[in-house]
Amino acid sequence: MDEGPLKTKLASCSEKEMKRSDWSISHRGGGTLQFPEHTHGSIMAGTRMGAGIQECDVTFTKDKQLVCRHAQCDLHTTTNVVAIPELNAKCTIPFKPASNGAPATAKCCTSDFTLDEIKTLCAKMDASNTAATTPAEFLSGTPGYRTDLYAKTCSRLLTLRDYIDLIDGLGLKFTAELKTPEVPMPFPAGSDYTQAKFAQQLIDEFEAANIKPERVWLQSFLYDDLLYWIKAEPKWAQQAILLDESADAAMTMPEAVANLGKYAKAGVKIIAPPLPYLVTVENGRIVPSQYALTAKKVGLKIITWSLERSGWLGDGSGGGYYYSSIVNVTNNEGDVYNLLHVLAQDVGVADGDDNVMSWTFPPRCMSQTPKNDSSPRVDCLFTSTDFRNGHGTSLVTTTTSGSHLLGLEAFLDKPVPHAAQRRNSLCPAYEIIPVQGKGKGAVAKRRIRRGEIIMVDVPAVLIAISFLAETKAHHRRRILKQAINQLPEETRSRVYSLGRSSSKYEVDAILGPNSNTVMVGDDEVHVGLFTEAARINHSCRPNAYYRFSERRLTMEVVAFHGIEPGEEIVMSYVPLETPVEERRRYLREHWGFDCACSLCRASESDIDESESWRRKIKSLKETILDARSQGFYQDAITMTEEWLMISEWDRAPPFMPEYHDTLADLYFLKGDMANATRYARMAMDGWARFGSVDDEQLERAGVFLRRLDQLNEKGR
Ligand SMILES: C[S@@+](CC[C@H](N)C(=O)[O-])C[C@H]1O[C@@H](n2cnc3c(N)ncnc32)[C@H](O)[C@@H]1O
Repeated sequence: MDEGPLKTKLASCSEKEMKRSDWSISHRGGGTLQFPEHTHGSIMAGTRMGAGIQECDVTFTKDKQLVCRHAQCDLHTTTNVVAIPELNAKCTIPFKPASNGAPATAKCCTSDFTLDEIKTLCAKMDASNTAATTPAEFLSGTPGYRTDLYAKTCSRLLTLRDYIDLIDGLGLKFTAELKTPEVPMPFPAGSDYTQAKFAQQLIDEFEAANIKPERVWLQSFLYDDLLYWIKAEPKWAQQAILLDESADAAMTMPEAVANLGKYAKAGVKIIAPPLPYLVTVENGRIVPSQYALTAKKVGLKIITWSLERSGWLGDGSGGGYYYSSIVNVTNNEGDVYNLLHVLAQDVGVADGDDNVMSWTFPPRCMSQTPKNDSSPRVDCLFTSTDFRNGHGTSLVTTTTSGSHLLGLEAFLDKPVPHAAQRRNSLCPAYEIIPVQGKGKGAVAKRRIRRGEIIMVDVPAVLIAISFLAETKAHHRRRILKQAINQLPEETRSRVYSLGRSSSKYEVDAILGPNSNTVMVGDDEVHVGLFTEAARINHSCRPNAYYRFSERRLTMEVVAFHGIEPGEEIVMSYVPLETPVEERRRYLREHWGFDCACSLCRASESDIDESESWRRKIKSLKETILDARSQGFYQDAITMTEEWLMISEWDRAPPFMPEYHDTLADLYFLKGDMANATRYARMAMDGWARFGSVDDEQLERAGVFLRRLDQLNEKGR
């Protein structure tokens, strides 16, 4: 690259971690310069290179299924189709060898085959050898600046739905080009599969996969497609892109520029011409072209394509088509950055709208083959440093859970501080200080009332238990270390300052004694590291408990009963009814300490008393469930009331809304609508009063109450 300020600036970043950006849009389905396009491998390569938006070029098969291909009729250069005789025979033009100076030819279209047939093909680098005399020879011809290294094994082609699921799982955004059909529409002639149907089908597939329009940029070269979307699907047209190569003959450029105003008036928001339309050279410098200036003037956003498709820039070719308007100043590989700089700074090429949060770094992914299940899964490390106003979080989980989590309110909202956080910032409820014999702990600074939310925390790291169980130890530790190190400075140092176990591996020593189990998505067990909540020590007579809200990804610590200033805030690491021996063993094995709390140290007779209480509660809960399942509702009600009495006796009452919920359910089953409604109302009030962020319970209680009200109404 030529010496200058841009080179100096770029060199200063050369050792920095690759960050993901919506400004980087991968063309033809991923990192396709060196990978067969529109394959799993090319999408993963694009992901590693930091593409925030990835493309699927959409075309259709003979049975009208949507698949990703850069052109409807490129199967002969992008797959091995001509080498499979029975499929070659179905091509629009089957392979014909070179002879007598005439080049080898073939033309194979997706519309020549059913989806099942297309699924048997292997993708290859886009090329052909026109001197070929055999189909096998025809498959070669990859240019020297590309490679066949990643085409040695068979990569299958992607359907649009495969692509959507993969990109969604990676937490990325989508751009889908409706490829101009190379067969007459409707297809087949006389059918109802019109161009408008094809344009609609594309949107329907995104909708069927529950993808929001804000994450998708539709594209087409056909102005009519844009007009169709604007009219029929205005939400999806908001960021639809009109691809414009109408000025490929120099004389048509004035007309192309003149048309920009018309497009904007019709409701097109984004225009995407090829690179040479946007720049020109003035006094030896690259500057925005008339086309770029006009597009901006009429209010169009600009996107462009094929920055890295031209092969070598310093080989005397001047970069070919994509550099044709700046050929005079294109003579070395670094000129790609000069062009990029002008596009970013002067032309003002747009990026994706950031109204949806995305991962800060390219997800780092690995395939796992579970021991007991034959279908492999992909686990990734996802980090968002923006999460919760810069607290940040790293998730190590499946692509499915990653995408599920990214869609949660926790990630979508501009976070409003929780009421408890606001209250605590005015008048802190606790402080983290050394506590005799336990390292550090949380101690009340003021009076805390029963049911008060004392602490609200979010995970620094959240890890799927399946990842922990099935990944080799050294690999697991490396990924987890990276998960911690990608967090923002402050959160990272809070993680490293947590109390540790005696494990010789730093990551194990931190995670072991400080993480909590939480459920995410489809009951996927995860382990979360909540750096503040991890300061709460264990007691067999707790005054607080944890409550996790998946929707907001928050861990709340709630007061079981009133707590006085100076009192330590403690919770039970084991279910309250666990018998003493089991409890001691569990705390030793899992948490690495000898339980010295009063109940573990108490005299034999005290232990006996407490033991019988715990046993009684345990068996009571089991019997309540049994009685319920066998239809003995009145017995279950009596036992539930007894459960309240005994637990209060031992100063550990059940959480009241939960207790009222249970009674409401039992009375309803018994057919006592008056009591069912009374308890359902109490449960509902309870969930609301405790300022529960666990809206799901509040919501469930509300739905139940409404159902009761409706039944009561009908009964009148
Ligand atoms: C979740 S951390 C609690 C915070 C920890 N004390 C600290 O300094 O960060 C759990 C660890 O705290 C210690 N711990 C918690 N409760 C304890 C107790 N009742 N008695 C002794 N150690 C306890 C144990 O070392 C345990 O592995």
